[in-house]
Amino acid sequence: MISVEEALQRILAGFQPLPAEVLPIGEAFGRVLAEPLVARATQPPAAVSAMDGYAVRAADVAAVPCELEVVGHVPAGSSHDGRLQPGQAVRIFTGAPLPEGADSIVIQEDTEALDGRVRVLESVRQGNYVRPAGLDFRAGEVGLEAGRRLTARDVGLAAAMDRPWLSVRRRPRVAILATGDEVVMPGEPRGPNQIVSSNGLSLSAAVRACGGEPLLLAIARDDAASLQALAGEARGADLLVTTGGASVGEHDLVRQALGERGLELDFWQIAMRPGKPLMFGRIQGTPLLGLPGNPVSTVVCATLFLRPVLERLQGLERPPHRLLPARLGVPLKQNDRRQDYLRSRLERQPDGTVVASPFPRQDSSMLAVLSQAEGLVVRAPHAPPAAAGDPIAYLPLDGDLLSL
Ligand SMILES: Nc1nc2c(c(=O)[nH]1)N[C@H]1C(S)=C(S)[C@@H](COP(=O)(O)OP(=O)(O)OC[C@H]3O[C@@H](n4cnc5c(N)ncnc54)[C@H](O)[C@@H]3O)O[C@H]1N2
Ligand code: MOO
Repeated sequence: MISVEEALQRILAGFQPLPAEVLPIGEAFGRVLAEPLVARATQPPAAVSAMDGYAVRAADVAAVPCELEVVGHVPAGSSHDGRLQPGQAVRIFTGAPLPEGADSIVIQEDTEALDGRVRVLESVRQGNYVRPAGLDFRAGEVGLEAGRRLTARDVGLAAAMDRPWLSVRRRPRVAILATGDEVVMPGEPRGPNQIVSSNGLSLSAAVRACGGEPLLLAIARDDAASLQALAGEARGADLLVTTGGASVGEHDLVRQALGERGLELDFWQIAMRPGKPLMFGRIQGTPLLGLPGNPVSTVVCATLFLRPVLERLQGLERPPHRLLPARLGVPLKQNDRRQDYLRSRLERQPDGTVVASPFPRQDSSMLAVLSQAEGLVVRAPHAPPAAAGDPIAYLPLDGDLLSL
């Protein structure tokens, strides 16, 4: 059995960022930029007012109250012709360009409108409520770097930069193949010894959450012909993910059946719990990630291995496993030779410390516990017994795109 770290390295070595495609900005949310995005506009394009009020020369309102002649009216989208002279003001609104000669804004709450004149009640510092040209960004500047997944905020910035088309990475296409005579799709009639298949659907959701496009194939029966036929439908995908049939039982067919169709195995089995029978290889040119059938094992392996693959395919460069520090909420026994990923509750103390408490039962069939878990406490192989309060590292499960 190889370590989690080695498995991840060997898996990631098989992937490069996908080619870019050009999308209208309205469709680019959640995509990863393939090129740095340069602004084609300066924002604001000229000095503008940040408030509704009067454009003035600060020197004219140094002593208040005072009266100024109102010589113009400028809503956003228009401008004032001519230069402001001493003793003059221009009625102005938020976003309108500052008239030539003016240097400050008096907000309307600090004035009284008179007929053709305005009484100013408060003096202002030069530049008061003026947004200088280029305050936000200037044409030619890089506003967003390549390799960034576009948030809603980024989409707004790209739009303001006047970039209607964006070059982004193609979405990774991931074929998903669940296996087993005992599983049927939700809603289908169930025989007496059958259960509902959850893995295909949790994996599809995980692929989507990571920015990929899932192709959920039909469930393969536990026979070689069924597996081989359905695996053939993954042609053209960037990755085939199987779930189930990965272990040592004679009904655990994936290696054997796909071996007959040219599966070249890179590795099988890692020192990890849950997820021991994980496999990685390539079948007829398509990378294959074989996940164990236990529902929790499948999801934990998706977090640890599928997600970094999808990130690499999209050109996202970030550390694959972001571990955070915490204190244990309960004691733990000595670990065996597999690295543990314990489904845990997290609690933040008033001093900011996070206390992570692994659930008492960690069976890899328990989806309800997985769903309640907020983090996975990571325990190294052969970790010694640990007491409540001991420092520990955990992998957060929420607060990110892939909220498992
Ligand atoms: N003698 C041994 N037995 C097992 C070992 C071992 O090392 N020696 N490993 C165990 C571990 S660890 C795991 S994990 C499982 C993985 O086995 P498989 O990948 O072969 O998965 P299956 O046997 O097909 O199924 C396991 C379990 O999961 C349920 N399952 C399968 N597919 C789905 C699905 N789509 N949705 C929901 N549930 C699913 C299935 O009914 C089984 O209960 O092997 C251990 N055994
Ligand atoms: O590795 Mo298995 O995933 O412990 O249940």
